Amino acid sequence: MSTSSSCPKPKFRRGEIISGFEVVKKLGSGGFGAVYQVRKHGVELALKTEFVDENEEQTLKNEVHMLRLMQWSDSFCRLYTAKRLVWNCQQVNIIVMTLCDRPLSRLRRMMPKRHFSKSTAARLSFQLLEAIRDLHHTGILHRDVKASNCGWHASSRRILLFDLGFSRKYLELDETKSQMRHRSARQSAGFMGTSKYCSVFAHEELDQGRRDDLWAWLYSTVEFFLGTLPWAAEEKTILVSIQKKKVGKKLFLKCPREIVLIYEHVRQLKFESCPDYSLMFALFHQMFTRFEIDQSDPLDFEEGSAHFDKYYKDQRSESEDEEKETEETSFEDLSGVEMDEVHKSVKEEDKKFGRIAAGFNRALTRLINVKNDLFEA
Ligand SMILES: Nc1ncnc2c1ncn2[C@@H]1O[C@H](COP(=O)(O)OP(=O)(O)OP(=O)(O)O)[C@@H](O)[C@H]1O
Repeated sequence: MSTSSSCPKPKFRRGEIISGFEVVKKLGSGGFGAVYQVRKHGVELALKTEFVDENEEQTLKNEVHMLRLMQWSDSFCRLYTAKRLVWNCQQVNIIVMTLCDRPLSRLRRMMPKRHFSKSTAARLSFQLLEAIRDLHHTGILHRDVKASNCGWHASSRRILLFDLGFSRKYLELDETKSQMRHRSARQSAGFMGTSKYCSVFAHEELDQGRRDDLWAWLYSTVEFFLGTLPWAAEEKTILVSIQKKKVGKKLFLKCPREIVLIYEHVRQLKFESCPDYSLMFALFHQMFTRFEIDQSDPLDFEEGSAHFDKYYKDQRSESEDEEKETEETSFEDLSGVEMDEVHKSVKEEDKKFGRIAAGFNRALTRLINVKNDLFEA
């Protein structure tokens, strides 16, 4: 098990040209990779990179594979290129994707009580749920849902869910029936996720299913509405887990009542259960009507909102050090992720994960001219 910021990452200089992309600035770094803002032909994009070490995990291999499968959905970054190249005599993987404006976690912390208005919280939570539904419909679990893994994409007015490095397919092909089935639970899956947001099942290192992404979404939603979680200052993971078990429904009572009903649905889901997304979206629509939320109204951080001039307009980006909340992220032993699978035929994988998604994916791939070397040396 390794923790955030534990491995060295390529350090690109401002103005340096990486595979035709000019480095503008560093946006941040995570457990395994660093993310830079880059430019090509006047278009600003995000470039994520990691060193290639055959003995270590290469999460970008997994990320690019999953991101390719998600090209049909509006809730994920467009993938422009994915390559392995030599930089300063070392091999690095890079992926270039849509540039988001700011992570949601930072936008939330810029509000005075660190929570969004009801209208913004409801709409952002809804969009994040859409992203999770799309991922699940493609047969993938995220396993680290949280606001710092979401970026705001201003021109489309959408949340984009990123950081798919630790996502995993939960479906497998049942050869005898020629249809997909849920993978059976592994005995011990290791810890995966972020202690502050993960489900109590993830704390117990049980294998994760769709319900676990929804638990992380629920805890993130509480933060959108209320600005904090009761265990925010708790450093010991075991005590976080105990608090989560103890608080139960009480945690959601200060949120809109529809969130309480969604909690009631999520809490009865089993490892293999298929969540009732329609029910959850219907409850959101009920909430939008009750609060008279108009989708075209500006969100708190958009020009025209009551908060924009006061809290967002002149705020420069926080520095990389300040932007990281005290969220310890730990990862399981990645041997379970089967990185070698990435090298197998993408077409074969697409077939497994549904003709519709694959059709969109292929059409989009042609449109955006993805250079698909998938890190093959
Ligand atoms: N497409 C993107 N556009 C803009 N910023 C991005 C994009 N992808 C990632 N970032 C930012 O880059 C930083 C590093 O992201 P990354 O996904 O590598 O790590 P992380 O989520 O911070 O950490 P970890 O991987 O350990 O969970 C984060 O601040 C994230 O908001």
